[in-house]
Amino acid sequence: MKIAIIGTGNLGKSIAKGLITKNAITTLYLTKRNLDDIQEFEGYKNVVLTTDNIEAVKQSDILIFAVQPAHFEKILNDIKPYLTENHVLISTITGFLIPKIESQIGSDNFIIRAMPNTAIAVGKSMTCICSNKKGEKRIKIAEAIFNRLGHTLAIPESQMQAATVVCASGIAFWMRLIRATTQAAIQLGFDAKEAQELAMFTSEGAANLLITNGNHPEEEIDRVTTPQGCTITGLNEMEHKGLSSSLIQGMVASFNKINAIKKEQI
Ligand SMILES: NC(=O)C1=CN([C@@H]2O[C@H](COP(=O)(O)OP(=O)(O)OC[C@H]3O[C@@H](n4cnc5c(N)ncnc54)[C@H](OP(=O)(O)O)[C@@H]3O)[C@@H](O)[C@H]2O)C=CC1
Ligand SMILES: O=C(O)[C@@H]1CCC=N1
Repeated sequence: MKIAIIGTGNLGKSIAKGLITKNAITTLYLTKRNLDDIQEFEGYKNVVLTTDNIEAVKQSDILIFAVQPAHFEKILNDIKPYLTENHVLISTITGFLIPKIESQIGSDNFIIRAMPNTAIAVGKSMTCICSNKKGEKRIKIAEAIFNRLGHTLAIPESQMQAATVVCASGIAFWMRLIRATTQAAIQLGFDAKEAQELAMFTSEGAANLLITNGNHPEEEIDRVTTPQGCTITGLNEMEHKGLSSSLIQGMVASFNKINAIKKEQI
């Protein structure tokens, strides 16, 4: 696949790492105005670093856009004359709706919105995708790319904001949970490195139990909570202090913020 990433920042670099590691490219164009901080990709076979978005568009079939929302409109206008009927446009840009993209370049292109997360760098992204009418014919291509780099779910565009909070911001939320359990493990006597090892692999095990068995979390919790034991004592104390409630409220606040940003962009 001839892929271009337009805007190789935090997310773009993560996508590039995933694509290169999983050998999912024929050619990969990485664009950015200042190339200094993507020098790590220099020297990879078939990877080209450039400041020239138009050259990247001309040389690629799949265009993945990963710029900040404020930069997207100008880039679309710049590349518009060079778009062909074969290009598949994949936007990862938060709050930039398909109708707005179509208002810039028309509805004759295959337009897909994807919401991956930075775990795409290690092939473990939960990525939600949706498309315009025309893009329905190419959504399988997007699914194939993102399935190679993790797990994919097709959703209506109306759920994209929520997906951003749950999956993209979700990486940061889970990092905080892992950090907090690491801090607790240190207080309980492990050194910092061991504490993080215990926290990381325990959280990986918990997620994998659900992924493999397809159970509800409470079913797995029931298997751990010995009556009058230490687990239920800890869990109940966490709930008295508002663990579930604070997570839910945090994610709703994040969702409210994303909707406010979307309103500014329309
Ligand atoms: N970070 C994340 O985890 C996620 C981010 N997103 C979305 O992805 C998008 C990118 O986010 P993120 O990677 O964090 O942002 P960054 O600011 O890290 O990356 C954006 C990159 O775009 C480059 N850029 C700006 N203007 C141009 C241009 N004209 N041509 C080419 N490149 C350009 C910038 O580099 P330079 O200034 O050198 O050009 C910068 O490195 C956002 O819309 C965000 O909402 C979605 C899901 C997850
Ligand atoms: O924090 C943000 O607004 C962006 C969208 C999801 C991840 N980063």
